[in-house]
Amino acid sequence: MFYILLAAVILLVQYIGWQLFFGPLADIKGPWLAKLTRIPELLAVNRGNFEQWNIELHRKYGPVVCYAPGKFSINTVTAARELYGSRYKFPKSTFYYAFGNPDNVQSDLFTEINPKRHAIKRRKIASLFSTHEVHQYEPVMDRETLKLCSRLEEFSQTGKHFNMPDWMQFYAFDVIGELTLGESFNYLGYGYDHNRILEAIRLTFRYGAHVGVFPELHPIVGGLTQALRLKIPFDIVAKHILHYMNNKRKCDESSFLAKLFNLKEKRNLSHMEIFNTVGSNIAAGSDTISIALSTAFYMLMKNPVSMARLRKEIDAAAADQPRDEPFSFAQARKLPYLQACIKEALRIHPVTASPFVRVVPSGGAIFDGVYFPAGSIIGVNPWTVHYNNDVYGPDAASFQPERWLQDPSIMTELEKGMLTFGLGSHSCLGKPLAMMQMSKVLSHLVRSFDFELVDKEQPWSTSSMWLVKQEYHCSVKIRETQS
Ligand code: HEM
Repeated sequence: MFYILLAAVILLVQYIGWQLFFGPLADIKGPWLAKLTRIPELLAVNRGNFEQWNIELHRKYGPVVCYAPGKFSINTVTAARELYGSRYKFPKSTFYYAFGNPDNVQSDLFTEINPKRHAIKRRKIASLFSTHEVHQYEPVMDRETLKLCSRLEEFSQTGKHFNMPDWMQFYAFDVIGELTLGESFNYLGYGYDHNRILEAIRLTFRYGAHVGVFPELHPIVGGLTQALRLKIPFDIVAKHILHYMNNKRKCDESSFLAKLFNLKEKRNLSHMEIFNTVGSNIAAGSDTISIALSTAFYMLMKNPVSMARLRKEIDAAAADQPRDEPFSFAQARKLPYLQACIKEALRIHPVTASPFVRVVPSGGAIFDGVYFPAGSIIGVNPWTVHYNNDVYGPDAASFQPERWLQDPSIMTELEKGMLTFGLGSHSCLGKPLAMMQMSKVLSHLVRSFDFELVDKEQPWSTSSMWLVKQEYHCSVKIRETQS
């Protein structure tokens, strides 16, 4: 027993010495406990403020920091472009496993970490997400926008306060439900999570964010769950999707699901791939948009000068537009200040909380002058780049849509730092859809309503579990003076 204990102590001392003093990466700065264990990372995830912790680490330790043994965060644009820009050179780390099935062969695009399999999967479905394709969903967005407006009109009449992010979530889920499955979830009608899908997705992200710190545990935890036949949160969503897949004849021809079935033979899409694409649309394409919209509204309420300038632009463009007709995307994308507000909202609150982690392949790699051996896990977190004063200037932490209206050469540099939709071979497929939806609904609501924060002094509260969700209450009034 004594010898076992002694051997354990020697191994421990060796490990500590290697990690803190003698190992090839011991010089990289970071909290000493983070160099030895994943506990600080887990605590930051569990507190729900990983992104703030990550920003703080860079303020304290510089552009390259160690935030867990073998894991490094870099906050520079050059590192981001190198890490994500070179096609599949740096594959995704096993962190992503934790968001999917423990059997990674059945993974979806987001959780697929094998570069070859990912490229094949992405090629099969990418065309469905092109700007041209998603234009067809404008009528769905308009219909749901008008439903949202009628709920806001009720709030205006009753004076009831409401949590804006909740209603943005109801709206975004109804849109994604209708365009993916051909039928809205009708959260706007119910006004609460009537089928518990929102809760199921929240718990799935919560599980992924925590277990993603220890991805090696996912097969065990996931396997145990399956062996014990325990219900996993995503089961609820899966049941819902399967219901639609099994009744495919009834599904609307213009829906994603119908289009996927039409591509089944041509692109050799399996039943599982169709299921996964529908599932990831619902999980990835709703909370994300609602968070981005909630940011835009909050920032505009906090910055009345920006709100007034946006209003002026929208009112001028809407002079001949019927009051109940949202702008087409073709109209909305031509409004420079609207686009600048959207971009700035996406910059100041980049939706996802963690670095997009990738693995250094054999031969190692150099980032910002530091050599990382094979197997190191490197990530760039959009929050740390977007709040980096060297990239976005001394006002990086403030909402300034005007920064996106500068000289084109300055804008090109600013664009390079924008990581909200990721970068490279794993970047967001839903970006065209998200930009269209945000442009249309934001312009219509700003045109139609006056929003006011209930507590102007108190900042919003945020909490992250991979996605950084917000909470704030506001009141709304129908605008009398709109065009
Ligand atoms: C404001 C809205 C959105 C934001 C900020 C966002 C953000 C992201 C980010 C950061 C990634 C890459 C993650 C990584 O590399 O780790 C991603 C991937 C993805 N997103 Fe989005 N997303 C948004 C909306 C959407 C929508 C509307 C859809 C679909 C309807 C969607 C579908 C996907 C898919 C399928 C992937 C995986 C792509 C791949 O790995 O090839 N997203 N998203």
